[in-house]
Amino acid sequence: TWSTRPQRILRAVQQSATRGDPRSVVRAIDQFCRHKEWAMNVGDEKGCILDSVVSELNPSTVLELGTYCGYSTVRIASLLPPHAKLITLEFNPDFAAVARQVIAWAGLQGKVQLVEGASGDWIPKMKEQFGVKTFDLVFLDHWKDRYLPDTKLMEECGLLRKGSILLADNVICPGTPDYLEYVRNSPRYKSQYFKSHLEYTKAEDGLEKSVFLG
Ligand SMILES: O=C(NCCCCCn1ccc2cnccc21)c1cc(-c2ccc(F)cc2)cc(O)c1O
Ligand SMILES: [Mg+2]
Repeated sequence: TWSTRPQRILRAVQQSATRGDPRSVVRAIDQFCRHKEWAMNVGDEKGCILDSVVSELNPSTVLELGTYCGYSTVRIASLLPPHAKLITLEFNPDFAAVARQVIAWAGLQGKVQLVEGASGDWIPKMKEQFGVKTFDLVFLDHWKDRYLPDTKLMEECGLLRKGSILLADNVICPGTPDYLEYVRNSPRYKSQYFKSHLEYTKAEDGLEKSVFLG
């Protein structure tokens, strides 16, 4: 049977990255996706913006929607303080299986809880299942038509507090127009666009950082 792209990404990590060294895992995936096969990781250019938001915020509780192969999971988890927790949600079991191995290769499995399922099902259960009060940071990188409904769901479930940060990937490409309109016009958010490029390409894309005002 033929390997899948996530499996080829995992092999590239196992062949080129050093166990326990998150930066070498990130570098191995970027090299593979730039020179061998494009894949929908947030990538190094937008990844640096992600790193700066995480480092500045120093969050204790992080939710990532859309794990894929664990590239952004590794970037975020490697920057978290000792007792911080990252919950990452992946719908596709094959992606989740690869991501678990990538996260383990980076030595970050102790900081990461990977949950398999759909955001609409899991967001209402976060408090009872994981003892989460509110999230300091949410990284949105899943189905683009779920960014807005899931943001409203997180508000309704009391998962956001004054100062919680939403950081959304792909607001230009593939695009999330309804989400952008909401966070840029709602009095409950202060929004800022970080112009960048679609991972490993010259096409425009960017991250939208939105602070929940309560
Ligand atoms: O589609 C993208 N990501 C989402 C993948 C599926 C997520 C599924 N999923 C995970 C958790 C979860 C929880 N609940 C429900 C569903 C859930 C994506 C696409 C592009 C892209 C592709 C082609 C192109 F030509 C240009 C750009 C670039 C990106 O950076 C992307 O992120
Ligand atoms: Mg993305």
